[in-house]
Amino acid sequence: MPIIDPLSYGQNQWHIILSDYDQSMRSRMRDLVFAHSSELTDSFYQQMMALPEAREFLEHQVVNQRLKASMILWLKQAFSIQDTSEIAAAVEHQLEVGKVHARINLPINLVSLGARLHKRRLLELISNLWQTPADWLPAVQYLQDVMDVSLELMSLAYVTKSDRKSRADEAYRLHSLSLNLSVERERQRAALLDWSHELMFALHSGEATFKGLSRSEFGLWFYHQAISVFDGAPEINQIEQVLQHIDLVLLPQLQASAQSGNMVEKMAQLQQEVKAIIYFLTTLFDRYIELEQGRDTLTRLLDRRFLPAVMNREVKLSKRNSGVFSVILFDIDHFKAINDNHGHEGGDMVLQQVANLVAGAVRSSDFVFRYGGEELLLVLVEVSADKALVIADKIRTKLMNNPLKLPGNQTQQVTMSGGVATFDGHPDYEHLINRADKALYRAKSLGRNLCAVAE
Ligand SMILES: Nc1nc2c(ncn2[C@@H]2O[C@H](COP(=O)(O)OP(=O)(O)OP(=O)(O)O)[C@@H](O)[C@H]2O)c(=O)[nH]1
Repeated sequence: MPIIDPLSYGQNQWHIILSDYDQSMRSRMRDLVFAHSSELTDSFYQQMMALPEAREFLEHQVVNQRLKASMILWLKQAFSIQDTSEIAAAVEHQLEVGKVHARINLPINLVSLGARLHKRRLLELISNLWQTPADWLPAVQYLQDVMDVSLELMSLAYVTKSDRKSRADEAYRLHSLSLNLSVERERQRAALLDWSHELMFALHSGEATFKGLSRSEFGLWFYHQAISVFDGAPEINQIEQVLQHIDLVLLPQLQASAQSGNMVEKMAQLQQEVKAIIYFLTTLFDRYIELEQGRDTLTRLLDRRFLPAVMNREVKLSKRNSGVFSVILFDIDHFKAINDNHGHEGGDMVLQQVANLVAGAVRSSDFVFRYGGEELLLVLVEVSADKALVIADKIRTKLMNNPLKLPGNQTQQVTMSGGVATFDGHPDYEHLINRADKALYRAKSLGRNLCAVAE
């Protein structure tokens, strides 16, 4: 972890630059950058888009639209600092850019490459503007210093942010181990057996298509949770191998043998493989002890600090598999009035019951976070926009139809509003949550007790 404070370090560096270079040269450089900032940005964008590694981060429409504007702003700001009073805001902006890069896991080499492309073009422009090397040397040194300090600050913010993020990732992994493992083990064993019974039924009744194991509740849990929770455990690979064998080899064979009416042998093999998964699963769970930590103490929901770990993984999985996932941001309606009428204790009771109801209404592969005081954030893996709205409305209606307990044996109908947003390819997960937040705001302003979808 860096031992320096990025903000004061950055300010010091900028003070040195201002005192080292002559004011009139600095203002000529500012004019030069202002005159060419669009051209510099266009050529940067074009060259970066030629790199597949960079395209992944740049091709989203919103990034495309905003990147150019923010790149122009960044360039102008870096070269327009003429007075010490302008330093603080500029440094904060550079640190902010570094944090965004870290949040979306932008490889640091791409940032350096971007700076190099700008430097190269600016050097050409400098040599055209100043006649002799003696004249343009200070401008070149100034260019070098401005770009280097900006890059340094962005990297400093990046390292600090990534360091926090990897600690949160690790904490999330540890936290996940603290789930009630014996309950989860039984739940997953049951999900696995349910899938195999459904399959047997489908085969016997001559159904033409059936769901593969990786698409079942067990499969979704395995790919979205178990792989990270039990990261590095040998049973994970063993389960995945059997799972893939079932889906890719055994199921097509079973389908073929169903047509010829001779499924006995393949059925027996399937039973054996399901048993093998259960065996690996049991061994896996039994190796981990239950640690009660990492949950929000009031609601027992996931703590918000694990959000970056979960969201970044879902973004990565969706991008890799051209898949999709959705988030729902729920906010209890008129919660302040509940606190006012029934005391904080009453408010807490309501929060706990709402959390239980919501957590019990989603699949084991989904995530439920306590996002704020009376806000819950649901991350629904592999759920598209239309389905997410149906789920959000189902949960909202369930709450509306189940009066909650309050102190003194009272009950009360409680409602909540929801904002639904579906992953649209943007690499920064906060973009998705912001969209859900805006939709929630709309649901509130339309009268509450309803769910709205992000635009
Ligand atoms: N009891 C309790 N109250 C909390 C907790 N966290 C936040 N709150 C309260 O939740 C209330 C939220 O109120 P507002 O943001 O005004 O919203 P609201 O009354 O729910 O109204 P709308 O959201 O507009 O429907 C505040 O009074 C907070 O003090 C908590 O953990 N327990």
